[in-house]
Amino acid sequence: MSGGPILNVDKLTMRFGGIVAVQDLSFSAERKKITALIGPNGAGKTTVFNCITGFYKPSGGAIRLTHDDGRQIALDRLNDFRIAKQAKVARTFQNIRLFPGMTALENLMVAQHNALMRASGFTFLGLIGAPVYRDAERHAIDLATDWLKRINLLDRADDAAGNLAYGDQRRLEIARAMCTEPALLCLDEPAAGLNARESAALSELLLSIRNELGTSILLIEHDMSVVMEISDHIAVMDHGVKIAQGTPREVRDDPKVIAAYLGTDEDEAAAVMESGS
Ligand SMILES: Nc1ncnc2c1ncn2[C@@H]1O[C@H](COP(=O)(O)OP(=O)(O)OP(=O)(O)O)[C@@H](O)[C@H]1O
Repeated sequence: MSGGPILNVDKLTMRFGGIVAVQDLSFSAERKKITALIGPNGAGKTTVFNCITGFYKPSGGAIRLTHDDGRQIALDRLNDFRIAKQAKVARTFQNIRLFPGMTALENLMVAQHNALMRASGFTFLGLIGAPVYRDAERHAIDLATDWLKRINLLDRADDAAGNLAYGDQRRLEIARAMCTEPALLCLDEPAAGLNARESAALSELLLSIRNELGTSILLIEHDMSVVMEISDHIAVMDHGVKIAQGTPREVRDDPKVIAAYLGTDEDEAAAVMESGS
């Protein structure tokens, strides 16, 4: 049983031609905690996410995931498919990427495609309705139903995902990621576009994922009210490097963070940070 961080990012560097988007970035995400990666626009946050989740191959550095049983996986050496399947890292994107024409329930079933394909012996056992496949299918439906309940969308199970309210789609997307039963859930700006009530529902959902399921969460977020309310630890980036880290309170009071956020206008920056207090 490993007690250390679930994710270690060590001297991560990512270059795009002459642009250094991320330089020598090191931080870790604690197990069963919520870690936020924040910073002004263009700081390099999404690039870090894309490296962690295998969409980009880092130019340098190492990214290590350590499972509960101590097994370590070098994420920087795997592609996105293997990171999702073997390392059990799930992610959402800045733009909602549900299947809009499929129902809410179907979106959650699709997320379990890998497990169902395995149980079907890659088709044949599924076609003949073998017990092993029927059990897996039952489990998949139960899990999807459980998540619809958790996000208060059970009564919308058969509605097209694209017809749901924006905040509901955001939470459905998180539920879909959770249906893969991830060890690490990576969320790219989950509060983007949400109103205050929807943001509060999102915070509640993420806290319940941490508290009730013990899933480790890494999130990028601009909405300081969400970040300051739910994060256990925050790493702050600016221009591709880490400029600060600590608890929400430590980060909020850090002059380097305030300056980075809103240039040198400290009063205005402090007001933004205070919006999360
Ligand atoms: N595929 C790419 N090719 C070239 N440059 C890129 C690429 N992706 C990102 N960049 C550059 O890397 C830098 C960091 O971008 P990134 O999107 O990671 O920042 P961010 O902190 O996520 O910003 P935001 O909060 O606005 O989403 C920017 O200068 C961006 O233009």
